[in-house]
Amino acid sequence: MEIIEKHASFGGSQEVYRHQSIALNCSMKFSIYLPPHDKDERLPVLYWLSGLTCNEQNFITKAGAQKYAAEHKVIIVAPDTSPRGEDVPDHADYDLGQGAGFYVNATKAPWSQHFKMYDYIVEELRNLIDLNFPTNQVQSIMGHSMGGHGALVIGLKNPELYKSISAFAPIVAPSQVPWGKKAFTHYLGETETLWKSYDAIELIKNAEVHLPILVDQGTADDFLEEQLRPKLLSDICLEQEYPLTLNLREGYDHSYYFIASFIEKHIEFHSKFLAK
Ligand SMILES: N[C@@H](CCC(=O)N[C@@H](CSC=O)C(=O)NCC(=O)O)C(=O)O
Repeated sequence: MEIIEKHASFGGSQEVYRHQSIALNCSMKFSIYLPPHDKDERLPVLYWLSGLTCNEQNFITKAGAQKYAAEHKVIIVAPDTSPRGEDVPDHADYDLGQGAGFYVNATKAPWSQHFKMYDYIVEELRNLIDLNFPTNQVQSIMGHSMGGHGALVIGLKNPELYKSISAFAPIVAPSQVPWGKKAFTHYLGETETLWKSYDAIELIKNAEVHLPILVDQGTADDFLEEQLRPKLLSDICLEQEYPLTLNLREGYDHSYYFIASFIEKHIEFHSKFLAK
């Protein structure tokens, strides 16, 4: 692992690292914000999963999260959204291939050689962070859009690993919307059970353990009706008595201006559960 950026920020340090990933079979970058802390102090970790076309930079340069992470003494890790490189398959469309890993383990060629973002986030990156940084091995997860889908699915599938889940404008039902159907067809083929295993709506239907979920959704989001469909999430949570707070934010769109407006609330939300 090598450090490629380090910036003082709100008394802590915003850093970016490069490492060789075994799960993804390529070189990867991730960003990590380390809040100010005492020498022997161990801190909880909040994972941020970004959306389509993003890499490890979007969140750290646009969300304005460092101030709140410093105040709440939480480490924030933001990985890239897919494997990358000349040897990694790609596609001309922005919603498939590099920059569009969808946080699944691909089973179909040519994607299956590298596109194992689920294993990368849940196992490899988490272990790498715990080994190399001052964590207390307590973590929560959040994300945006495709990354909101990733945070929901990863949290719901691993309630023993994460304390809480939150998302901005998540794709809540990838099996039912164009972005998800396209990605799942390419990465997973036509196997219905595999699709269901990466679909938050399906996972909530069968959830035995309930984690607190917070979702913020802008009402002026261009992707709202076709790709995101938050009502599917609120309906299933109501039916299953699953704890969800869904805030509809009047006039906000899909951008990082929206995320920056409410990131403080999300960090505050997770901090309560990370401290327990
Ligand atoms: N057609 C657009 C789509 C890309 C886009 O809007 N990406 C969002 C996430 S969408 C769902 O996962 C994003 O976070 N963009 C990066 C940013 O910094 O705003 C396009 O190609 O522009």
